[in-house]
Amino acid sequence: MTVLVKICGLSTFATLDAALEAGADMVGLVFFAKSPRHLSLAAAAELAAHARGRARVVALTVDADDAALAGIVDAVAPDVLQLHGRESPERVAEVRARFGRPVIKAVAIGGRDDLGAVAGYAAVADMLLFDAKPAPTAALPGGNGLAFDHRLVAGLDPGVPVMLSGGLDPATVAQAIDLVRPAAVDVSSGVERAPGDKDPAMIRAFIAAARAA
Ligand SMILES: O=C(O)c1ccccc1NCC(=O)[C@H](O)[C@H](O)COP(=O)(O)O
Repeated sequence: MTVLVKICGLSTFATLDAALEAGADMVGLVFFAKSPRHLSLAAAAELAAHARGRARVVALTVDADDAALAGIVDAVAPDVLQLHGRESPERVAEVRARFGRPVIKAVAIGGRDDLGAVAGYAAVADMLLFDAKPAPTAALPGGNGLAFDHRLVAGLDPGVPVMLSGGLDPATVAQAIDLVRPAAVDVSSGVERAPGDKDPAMIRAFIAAARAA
């Protein structure tokens, strides 16, 4: 089984090139003003143009309204939209239909109770991203380098492909893949020297470890 790899929160050509040259399947661009990985539309458009055709370009938003999404779609032309906020299943379906792109919906997992939301999102999204549930006081709903108990989702088949994320890094990704058997893995903090500062060597190591799993 080949596991797809997404490197999220890229913001420079050097780190984007590291991801592309190492064979990343998806590259994530963050549109969330509070994030250290937030990009302007102009910067994101240049990075997306550089990646186009080499990896799928994923635009990550948090509870974005139609105007914000339209601005991103027009300027950046992402292949995929990742919804990482509290979007309801109805909103996910609406975004998918309105913008005509596949949607990855992030589902925050902190305990068994959170699995109750999975079926509703699986009915409307193209892929589910299982991420750690942040603390209620956290500034960011994702990209916190926080892991969750992967046993909660091991063997779970929601009927759409699963992307595993949350605190993964080059040292832990293989074991997580062995346990959960996801279609894809996603990383941000685990390939950074500091929030928003990606390390090309860590990106290469993460992709190699995921490929070897
Ligand atoms: O990266 C951000 O700054 C961010 C901001 C707002 C919502 C989501 C965000 N990131 C999500 C991701 O990078 C990943 O999809 C996932 O949460 C894994 O992140 P990490 O635990 O840092 O590897």
